[in-house]
This record gives sequence, C-alpha cells and structure tokens, in this order.
Amino acid sequence: MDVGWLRQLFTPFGRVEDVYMPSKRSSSFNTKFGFVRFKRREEAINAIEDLDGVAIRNFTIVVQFAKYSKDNPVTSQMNLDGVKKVNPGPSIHSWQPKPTELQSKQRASNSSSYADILKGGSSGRLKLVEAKEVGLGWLQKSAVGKLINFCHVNTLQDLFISNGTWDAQIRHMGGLNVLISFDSIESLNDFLKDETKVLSKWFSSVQAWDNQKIPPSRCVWISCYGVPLNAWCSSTFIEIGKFWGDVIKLDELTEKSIAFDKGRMFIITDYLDCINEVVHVKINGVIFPVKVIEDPMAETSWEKRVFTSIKIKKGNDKEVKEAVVETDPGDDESLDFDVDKAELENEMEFVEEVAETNVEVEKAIGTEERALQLINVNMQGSIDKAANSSSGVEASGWGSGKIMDSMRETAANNTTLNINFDPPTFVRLNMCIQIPRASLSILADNQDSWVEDSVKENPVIDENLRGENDEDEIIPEHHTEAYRIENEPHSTSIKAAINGVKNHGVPETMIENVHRIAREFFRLPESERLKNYSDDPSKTTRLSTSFNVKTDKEVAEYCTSVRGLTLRLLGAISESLGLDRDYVSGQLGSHGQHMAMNYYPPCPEPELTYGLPGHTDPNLITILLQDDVPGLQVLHKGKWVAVNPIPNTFIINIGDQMQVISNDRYKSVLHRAVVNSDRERISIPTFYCPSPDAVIGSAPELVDDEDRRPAVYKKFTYQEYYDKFWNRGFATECCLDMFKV
Ligand SMILES: O=C(O)CCC(=O)C(=O)O
Ligand SMILES: [Fe+2]
Repeated sequence: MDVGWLRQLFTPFGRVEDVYMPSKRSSSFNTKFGFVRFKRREEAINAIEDLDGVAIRNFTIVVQFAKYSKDNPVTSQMNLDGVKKVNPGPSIHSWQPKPTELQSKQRASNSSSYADILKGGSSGRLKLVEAKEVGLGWLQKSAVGKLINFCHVNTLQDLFISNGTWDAQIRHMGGLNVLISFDSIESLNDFLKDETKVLSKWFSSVQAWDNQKIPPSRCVWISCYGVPLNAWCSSTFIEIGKFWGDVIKLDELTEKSIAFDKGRMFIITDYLDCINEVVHVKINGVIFPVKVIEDPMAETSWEKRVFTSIKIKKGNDKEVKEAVVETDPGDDESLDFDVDKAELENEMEFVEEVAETNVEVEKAIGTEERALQLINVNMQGSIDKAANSSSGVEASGWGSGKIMDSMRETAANNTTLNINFDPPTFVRLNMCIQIPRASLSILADNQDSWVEDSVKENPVIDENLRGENDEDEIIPEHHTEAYRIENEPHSTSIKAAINGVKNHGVPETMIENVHRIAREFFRLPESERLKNYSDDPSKTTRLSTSFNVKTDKEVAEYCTSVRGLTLRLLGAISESLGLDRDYVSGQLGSHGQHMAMNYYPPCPEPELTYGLPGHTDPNLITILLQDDVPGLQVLHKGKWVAVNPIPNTFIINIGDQMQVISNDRYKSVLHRAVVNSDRERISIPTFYCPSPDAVIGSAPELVDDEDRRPAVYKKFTYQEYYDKFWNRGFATECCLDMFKV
C-alpha cells in the first residue's frame, strides 16, 4: 500500500487534496497510517462512514478525523479550509485490526510531518516562483474557447477564415482549450458577440482571456495494469479514467481485447501530478488492485508539429528532417507504425520470393500503401536551376528552339526529386481529431451541389490557348478572348480555379506521362523513395535508378509544355488588364518554375483530417493537374466548393504575386485539399514564380489615385515575400495584408 493506493481508496468520496503517509509505522501498534485531506468536510464524513472498519484483503482499515494541535501554524498560515473545519479526533489511520486506543505521537522526529507537507514540502517552504507579468498587450486581445470536440487548430483556422476573420491566431492550450488571439480589441469583441453564430457551434464556452478563470487542462495516455479479465470492457476503463477526468478513447489493443498486458486510454484531465496510482476494481465482491500509470512520453499535443509541417510542405528540407525526428520518438502510434513497416518489409520480401505474379506484387504494394497511410510524401521536381541558368530568357525567348533544347538538357540534368515527409496527415490521424458534424455537413452540401454545377459549366478557357506548336511563340489573337474578362478579373480567378482550362496545348501523352511517373514513384518501396531524400535544400539530387533518363526527359518535356501554357496565360491576363501582352512576364526577372507531386494516401476517416489546409499560393500562378480523385476545394462566397476533376483539364490558381501586380483586380485563390476515404490522390502543381530578386509592385497603369485606385501594396522583392510567407506562422494574418501600403 502506498500514497497512491490511499488516494484511490478515498477518491470516490470526493476531491482528495493531499495524501500523506509517513514512512515510519506506528511504534505502538506496528501499523501503517496516513492522512487524507478532502476539499469538503461532507466528503470526509462519507469516507469515514463507508470505509471505517472495512476489511480489505487481510487488513481492516480504521478511518477517523485527523487531529491537529491548536497551535499548529499550518492551519492558520495556509489556506486550508477543509483542515480548519475538521473536528478534532484520533489521528491514526490503522491497517491493523481496529486498535482500542490510538495515539498521535508516532511521528518520527527525522521525517516531515503532514503539516509540513501541507506547508509545501519537508523543508517547510513552498516552492514558489515570483513571476514577472508579460504579454498583457496581446493577451488582452485574446479569448479562451473551450472546444466541444477535439479539433485541429488548422481546421479552426480555416473556419475562422471562411467566416471572414483573418486576424485570429489560434493556439492550443491543453485539453479542449484554445487561445484565440486577435489583432485588435474590436475583432475580439466581434468574436465574443459572435453575431454569425457559426463559431459558437464549435465551442462549449468562450470568454475573454482571464488566467484565474481557466483551470489548466491536459490530455494524457494512461495505462492500467492488473485489470481482471472478467472486468475487461470499456465501461471498466471509463470508470477508472473518471478518477482523473474524462476518457476520450481507448487504444485499439485495449478496445478490441487484442492484448491484456495493459489497458490503455486517452483522457482529458485537470490533474497536474503525473498519474501513478493504484485503484481498486471490485467484481463479484472481490477487490483487485490496478496500477494506473501515465505515459509521459506519449505525444499528446499536436499544434506545434503542424506549424512545422506547414513549412515542410514547401520544401525546407532541414525542417522536414527535424519534424520527422520530432514526430517519431515516444509516440506510441508511431511505434505501432514502425512495427507495421518492419512486418511489411518481411511480407514484401516473402511475396517477391514466393510468388512474383503481378497480382501478388500489387497486393504487397497495396499493403504497404496502407501501412504508410500516415505519411504523406511530397515529391518535388524543380527546373529552377534550368530557368536561372538561362537567365535573361524572357517570355518571348522561350520560343526559340535553341534555348528550348538547352533548357531541356539542363532541366534533365538538374531535375530535383526531394522527398519530404509531410506530417500533417500523420499527426492528425494520430490525434483522434473530430470535426464537429455541423461543419462536415457544410462540406458535404457543397460537394453535392458542386457536382451539379460542374456538369453545367464549361471550362473557362476552351480552344483558345492551344499553341499550334509548343515551341511556337506566336499566339493567335483570339487566344486572348477567353481572358477578356469584362472587367471581372476576380471572378475569372475563381472560375479558373474551379472550372479549369481545357484545350490548353499540353499534349495528352505528356499529361499521362507525369501521372504515370508520379504513380510509379509513390508505389516504390519506401526505402527506394528515401534514396532521393536530401536534407540540403540547395542540393539538386540526380534522379536515382528508379527514374531513368527517359523519365527525366518526360518530366522536362511536361515542364516545358506547361511553361508554354503559363506564358500564354500570362499574356492573356496582361491584355485583360489593358497592359502589354508581355507586361506580367516582364516583371518576373528570370522566371522560376517548380513542380511538385503531392500524394494523399487514402484515409479511412477523411473528415478527421485535411490533406493540405487552406492557403493561397505565394507565387504568381499555379497550373494544377489533378488525377481523377476529388479532393481540391476552393473557397467561394464563404463556402468551400469542391473542384471535381475533369480529365485533361488544368486548374489555374492565381497566386499572391498576381494579386499584387494587378493591384487587386485578380485575387489569389484560397484553396485546400481534403483526402479521400478509399482512394489515394495525386496532384501535380506547377508553381510559376518571379526570381527571388524581382521587385514586385502593382502595375503603374493600374494605380490611379484620382480614380480611387491607389496602390494597395508596397513594393517588395519576391524573396522578402516568400520569407515572410513561410515564417509568419500559419495561424496569423493573410500574408498579402502584411505588404499593404
Ligand atoms: O492537391 C491539390 O489539389 C492542391 C495542391 C496545392 O494547393 C499546393 O500544392 O499548393
Ligand atoms: Fe496550393
């Protein structure tokens, strides 16, 4: 028996504040004794009534009110309401058959007393830190929301954005609490008033920040050893968990009775001590001690890693590595994952050795993909170097066969293939995050209604962008027609993002090739894929054996062809703004073009995660190729609209730089990708960018102070913008706002 045991014995009667058990036994009776302090007197009375004289195994327990000497300074010095009120009485708790007489002198002279413990430890001093007050400025613009359900901060962030609130920064505080900080008191007040009533659906309570009103709360995994097998069911675990808080879920092994070595559950608690106690489970009149221990290594907080991973998405490989290291250790879920992987490798070897039929190999691949579900791999092919190496080559120059050839060659030699682990999926799936039903139905409704719309609407650009010959710089006049936007560039941004462009001039075989290459890559065993991993972002890694030269060439051809399309689009967009055809491309310095291949594994519960959270692309324009699995969504009139794939059609996402150059006529498009329950999804965006040193500003022709069209943005270099975009923390304001005049 120990302090934990004692605590558990008394916990059912009320809130146990302290338990003290001197190491010495009572000299007179050779009994063990201890003290339990309740928050309320009635709780202590109930405990005495129920436990005094009860036999537990071979002990009989005696429970009585403790006696404190009147001059004991503790009662007067400390805030000990419960103690002050107790009736004086015998002070010994005995584990022996009831003694006739109990004494209170047994305290060993060299051990600390219960009174000392109450004062704050054996040294008699409270462990007190005098803290300096900080951060009041922003804390006073913050609110604390208690979520109804577990929910990822990025999900919440999206919700705020779609509700028109861009300046909310959301941070997890532990348990179900999140801190929501605003840029201004007005925004805070608007949120607290919550006139739209959208946000309140997510929170059980919301209040302006006030430290004194918010109890610390945390989530923790606890393991229970010794639960009798005839009591092994969720209700027993839920009852055990209730001693400390609310049970959120049992782990799979426990729930499905796969192993009985320990029962494990995830709880939310405001108990601050590390849980390490004994509880008693009574079944058929027999009491079984069960040891309950908190798992301090299990990862229970997710928000930090999600922020890291947002950066990862755009290929800061150093952070990728750190994030992977950070994600794995101590996370039981990832341990399970490692085991799976090891088993899987064996399984694959076996399959290869024994039966090398296609079907079986397919099966093995399928298994692996399932086991690797928790990892989202992002492969990036970049022809940046190629573009830079032919620096000075501008839009018109790309038509020349000579330059094209040299570009192709350089691209082929420098194509990078960086594999980034993208942990959001991994983290989120592990975290049993739930999106409240209300929001799910919004997404679902949109998807349904969109299916109808997508049949009715035609791609925004048809016929008009096809180059007779990809290498031909002559773009017939009528190509601009589609982007004659009737003074509605913004709606064109949305249409291009939702409806896409057809007849774009990129040959179908090239599109099929990149789809195939991406699929082949993601089906490689992980060990093969990892060969392409580099933690040096500046390093261009030659494609490994899995990608032969032929493949390089195919990727390069695709990139070149997409580049042709992009330049035609830029020309059309320039003209739609009343600018010279090559105005926009002339603002970019040496053009940069990055291609990514995003892999979204199937997720059995897609509503619990996002593949890619809501964002605008920081570059100029993105030419996005999707496979046939839906997943892309665009924010339109405050609602997420599903962009269902149309074969052989590109989605065009206007990026932030186009918004700046057009002085807000074209708006960058907020989009995100969700995952699919049973099918993998691959998307292949080509990001077209200015060179890092290009100075970006609104076209002078589009700035007219008298016409009430002043410049919306300051001038900046693309490098400045890019740095700010990835370093601002995902949860803060829209990056463009940071560059407003
Ligand atoms: O997968 C998609 O459809 C979207 C990809 C995307 O938005 C991106 O990579 O920036
Ligand atoms: Fe994007």
